[in-house]
Amino acid sequence: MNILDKITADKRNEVNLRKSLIPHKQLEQSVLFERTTISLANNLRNSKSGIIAEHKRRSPSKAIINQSLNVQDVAKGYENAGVCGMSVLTDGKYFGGALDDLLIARASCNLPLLRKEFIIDEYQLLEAKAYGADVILLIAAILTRDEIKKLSQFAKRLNLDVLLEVHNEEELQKSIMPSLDMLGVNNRNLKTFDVSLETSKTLSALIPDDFVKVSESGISNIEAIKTLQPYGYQGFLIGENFMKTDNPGESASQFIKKLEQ
Ligand SMILES: O=P(O)(O)OC[C@@H](O)[C@@H](O)c1c[nH]c2ccccc12
Repeated sequence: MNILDKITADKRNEVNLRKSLIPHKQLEQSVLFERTTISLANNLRNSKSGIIAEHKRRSPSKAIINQSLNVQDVAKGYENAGVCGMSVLTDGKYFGGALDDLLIARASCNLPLLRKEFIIDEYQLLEAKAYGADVILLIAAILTRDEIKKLSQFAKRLNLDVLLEVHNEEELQKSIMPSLDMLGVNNRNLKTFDVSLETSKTLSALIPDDFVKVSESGISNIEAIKTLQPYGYQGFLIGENFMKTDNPGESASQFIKKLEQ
């Protein structure tokens, strides 16, 4: 079994237990269900830099990245840096995140927040909304076209933006549909952890223009972004490069200043 299959199998068990703990009716009663969401896709369309900065403590490919920060400082730092949105990893077992991280980020800043999670069930979209997310991630590698359709349409009904992530042409072809807002190309193969920006370059021409194009993972310098912009990318998802430092907000701030020079 590859790591992605393992993560997904664990996630199914976790979601079933969560459902038994907090019924969906209770999630719908969250005050955050009434909140007007902010569109990350719009922010990206109107931005020069297009940075989406991630909160990520550890990952299966990198073990520990940073365990000593708190979400509040990171969220405020990213907001002050002028990023377009923040991605918050909520998976506990493999990434050391939690749904509460999303809630703390929501309480700390006004950025559009992406729930970075392995989503396989509509229940997780209710959680995303109840804990303050504006955007959800759908990973084509773990979903059928039918599942992508159901989940993305449900997300749109909750006024959440949808970022669909692909890693190859087959995943892209099966996923294109009007209920998606952003198409993300993951430069990291989630099965092998190999990273190559070539993936973003190759797939860019196949993404229809009505979707905001986002390049994800392995971006560690301005040059990478300058290289990808001519391919039509307007969003750049960066985790480790900021999170490995003592002050991710300050790192993001310097990065954006350089980029906008
Ligand atoms: O830390 P990086 O290499 O900058 O990558 C960030 C983000 O793209 C990565 O965390 C990610 C992209 N897609 C995912 C899906 C699940 C978990 C994590 C991810």
